[in-house]
This record gives sequence, structure tokens and C-alpha cells, in this order.
Amino acid sequence: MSHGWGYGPADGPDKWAENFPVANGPRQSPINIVTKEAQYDPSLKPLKPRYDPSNAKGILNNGHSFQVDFVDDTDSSVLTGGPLSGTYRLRQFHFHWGASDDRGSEHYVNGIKFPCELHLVHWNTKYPSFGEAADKPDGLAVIGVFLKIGAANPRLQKVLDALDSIKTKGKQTTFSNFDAKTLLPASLDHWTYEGSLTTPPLLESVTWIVLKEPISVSPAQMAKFRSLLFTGDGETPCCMVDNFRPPQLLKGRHVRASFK
Ligand SMILES: Cc1cc(C)[n+](CCc2c[nH]cn2)c(C)c1
Ligand SMILES: [Zn+2]
Repeated sequence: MSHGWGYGPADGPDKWAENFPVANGPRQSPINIVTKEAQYDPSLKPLKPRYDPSNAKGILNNGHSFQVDFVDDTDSSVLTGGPLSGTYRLRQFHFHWGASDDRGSEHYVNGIKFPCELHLVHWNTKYPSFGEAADKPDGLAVIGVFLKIGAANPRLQKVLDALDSIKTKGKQTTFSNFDAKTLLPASLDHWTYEGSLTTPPLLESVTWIVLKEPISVSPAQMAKFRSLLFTGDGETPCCMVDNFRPPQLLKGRHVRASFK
């Protein structure tokens, strides 16, 4: 599954603009969220994630992260509310993390980095498919959740226990009966802004919904993330760590807050 890009010195974020010029576009992600500049917007509706655990399908090492994929041929796992108009279907979730606890998240909050960030990817059902939605300005909605070092998070454990089966690039296995809602914190207070995918093709199609409240992850659980490999079987092993893009310029965008 080599995509020709990665996170190393030769193929990492500073090089992506060579093949994906939108990398220097007007609505790139991630960003540093400066909380004092985020305006409370009372018109934002309560965020409504409604996920059916039976839609969980599989877990895949895609060579730049791992993702849990969902059956998305009906409206049984959807996100509505917040800044969104219409209905967005859950497609997959994945994570970004660091080689050490001082880095790993893609978004920052007042310059603060977290060791890990979860992304739940949804697509707008006004379009016929995920592929059709992926390059539309209102095509995707991604919930970002920060992970903060603390007590072991039992809700992560089923995902982490599956990682031994997908250690190398291209490996996948079935992953069923998982409620993605259990990965969300108690509060759905969020910041929202218009942005992009944070990996190539960096499409400017994402309404970002970044939750204020982090969930916990223990140092031992972080070690499980770091046990994955970017590389495939038979290749020189390269640990899957530091798979994050640094914050991008705001270029006049405004971040809204769902809370005072
Ligand atoms: C069509 C499409 C392609 C890719 C690589 N991704 C993943 C890019 C990404 C990871 N984290 C934020 N954006 C998505 C979500 C959609
Ligand atoms: Zn992501």
C-alpha cells in the first residue's frame, strides 16, 4: 500500500506540496486552536453521534495509521447536529500519535500537543458515496478527540488488542461489534472550523469538529500504538510513530466554539 508519501525526512509533510499542491491551499488542516480567538456560536446545535455497533467491519494497517472500517450502506451509524447540515455517515476511525508522550496530536490547543488524536471520519449523504463526497467542500465531517496520558482507558482495549494481528502494512482482520461512541468523552463541547484531510490527497472537504474534553490513555496503551510498523512484511521494519502533520496557517479562517 505504498502511497509515495510518508512522515519521514524524504517523504514527510514538508515534501507533500510537490505532488499535492493543495498542501498550500486556503483551508488546510490541522491547526493550532487559540481558544481565546474561538467565538461562541449559539446557533451550533447539539452534536448527535448515533452509531450502531454492528456496523463495525474490520481493522487495517494502511501503512500510515490503522483504521477501523464501518459498513456505511445505510444510515445506521450517523452524525448530525453541531455545525452540520444534513446527515453524515460513519466511514472509519483512526489515530495519529508520537514516538513519545510530548507529541502526537495533529491539532494543538493554545500550542499544547497531546500524545495522540483520534479521528472519526464521516461523509455527507447528500452525495452517493464516500468517494464522491471526499472532494466536495461539505463532503466530510471529522470528529477529533485528544488522548491525554492518565489511567488506562478500558474502551480502547479491544482496538489495541487487535493490533498484534495487523502489525505490518496491508494487514487487516475482521473487527465486529464495536460501539465507536464509547471512545467519545462525556462532553461533546467542541470547536469547529472548515479544513482538510491531514494526509495526502489533503482534500479541502472536511468540517472539523474537535472535542474540548480529552479521553485518557495509559503509557502502556501508548506503547501498543507504537508497536505497529509503517513497513510491510519482508521490508526493513520502521516503527509507526510520529504519523502526524503539524499545524497549518489559518489564512483568515474563524474557529467557532459550541460552548461559552
Ligand atoms: C478520501 C480520503 C483519503 C484519506 C487518505 N483520508 C484520510 C486522511 C486523513 C487522516 N486524518 C485526517 N485526514 C480520508 C479521511 C479520506
Ligand atoms: Zn486523521
